Amino acid sequence: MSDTSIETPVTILTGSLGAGKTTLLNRLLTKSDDRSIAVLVNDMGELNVDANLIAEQSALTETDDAIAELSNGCICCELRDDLERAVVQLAGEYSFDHLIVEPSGISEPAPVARLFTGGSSAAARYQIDAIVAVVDAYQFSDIVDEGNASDDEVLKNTSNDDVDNNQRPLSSLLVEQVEFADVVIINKTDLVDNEQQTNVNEIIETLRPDAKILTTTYSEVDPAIILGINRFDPATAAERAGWKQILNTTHDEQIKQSVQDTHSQNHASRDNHDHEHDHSHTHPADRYGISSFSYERRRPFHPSRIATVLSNLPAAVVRSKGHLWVAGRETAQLTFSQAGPSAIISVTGRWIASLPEFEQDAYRNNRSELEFEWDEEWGDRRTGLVFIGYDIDTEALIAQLDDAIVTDTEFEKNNSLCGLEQFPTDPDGELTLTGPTMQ
Ligand SMILES: Nc1nc2c(ncn2[C@@H]2O[C@H](COP(=O)(O)OP(=O)(O)OP(=O)(O)O)[C@@H](O)[C@H]2O)c(=O)[nH]1
Repeated sequence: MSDTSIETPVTILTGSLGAGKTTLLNRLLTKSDDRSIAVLVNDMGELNVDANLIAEQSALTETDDAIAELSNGCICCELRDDLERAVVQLAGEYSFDHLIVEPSGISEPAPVARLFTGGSSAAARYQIDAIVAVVDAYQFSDIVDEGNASDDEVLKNTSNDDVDNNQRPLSSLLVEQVEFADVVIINKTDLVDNEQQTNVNEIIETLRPDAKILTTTYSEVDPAIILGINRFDPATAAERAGWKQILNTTHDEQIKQSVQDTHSQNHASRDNHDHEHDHSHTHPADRYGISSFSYERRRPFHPSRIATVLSNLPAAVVRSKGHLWVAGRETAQLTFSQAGPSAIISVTGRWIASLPEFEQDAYRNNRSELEFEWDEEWGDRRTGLVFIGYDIDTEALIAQLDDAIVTDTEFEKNNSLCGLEQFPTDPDGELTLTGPTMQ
């Protein structure tokens, strides 16, 4: 029986189907002589191939490692309770130094990580050591390859963030796995040439700036480099993606600027307001050929014009994400997320300004930066998007986005509740991305 007063480190191993996770697991099991490892694998298929392979390997090497399986479901959604039960049971029945959880290739890492960080019984016994993402270099380079529209693309519009994983575009899942990882193992490098390899490395460094990045064939890593490294920080987990860091930096700069404005000239005139707070912040051609910039506006987009722009982003844009303020949707905060050829718009929350007054106060008191972000008329409604890619023609893209913003005439013509409810919406009241591909 294990000592429940000590939290056992957990590694969450993510990566797409066939990236090399099982190969890595086998390596960790056979090469970690100094620590006993328990493994929990989750396979969506009927045959739990991973568990079989690992079990075989363990038998061959006569290890004492404990292996548990959860089949026919995804542990980041319908099997979450099962996952919690299984890890608690493992801790009760076996003594081991480290747990590795391998969610199915289509699981999102964040919900799995939350299980170990909340007030759950799993959180009481375990502490996340690191989130490790195994990337298939060939598959990843295919996704970020200019002009390549892969078969997996799904343009989808959801009314909440509970996206059906079975229909999730592969590219966005891969990118989000990287964005959430502490360690990224770029595997199968034997299948790419030098140029592709450099591109994949660069883009991964931009998507997730502070991750430890390793390049491998056949997932050949020293276990000591990825186990027991204590790299996961729950406090910053939601903020570490490259796009979020860029957006936050821009926000901080704007808030600083806003404070200076307030001190130097009291209040800006209403006419100048939009311009004062509109920033297109270009980050210097950061490293190599990768560029990134954020686009912030405090005027809404016209729904069909912005749908057209976002459906036809230049191929140079590898990743873009952020919030959208769209005319006709005064309540919904929309999130746009694009990775390679796939794009999705979903409703991920409400603008605070659309809540009853007393609820607004509660939010505003909790978030000091809102004092500076708050617009007298529109509250927190704003657009904040980040674009990451290779040599993006920033000026041209900003011009296209600006053309999609409602014009003064449109704005005045529809000036009733928030000025904008007259703007057309589709029958479901949702914004639809038009256009078949992201070219
Ligand atoms: N060429 C090449 N093949 C590799 C490499 N790493 C793993 N493979 C092979 O790729 C296939 C898939 O590897 P796995 O380790 O099973 O991948 P996985 O991520 O566990 O796959 P799923 O369980 O389907 O999610 C196997 O046939 C491996 O032998 C590599 O670096 N280069």
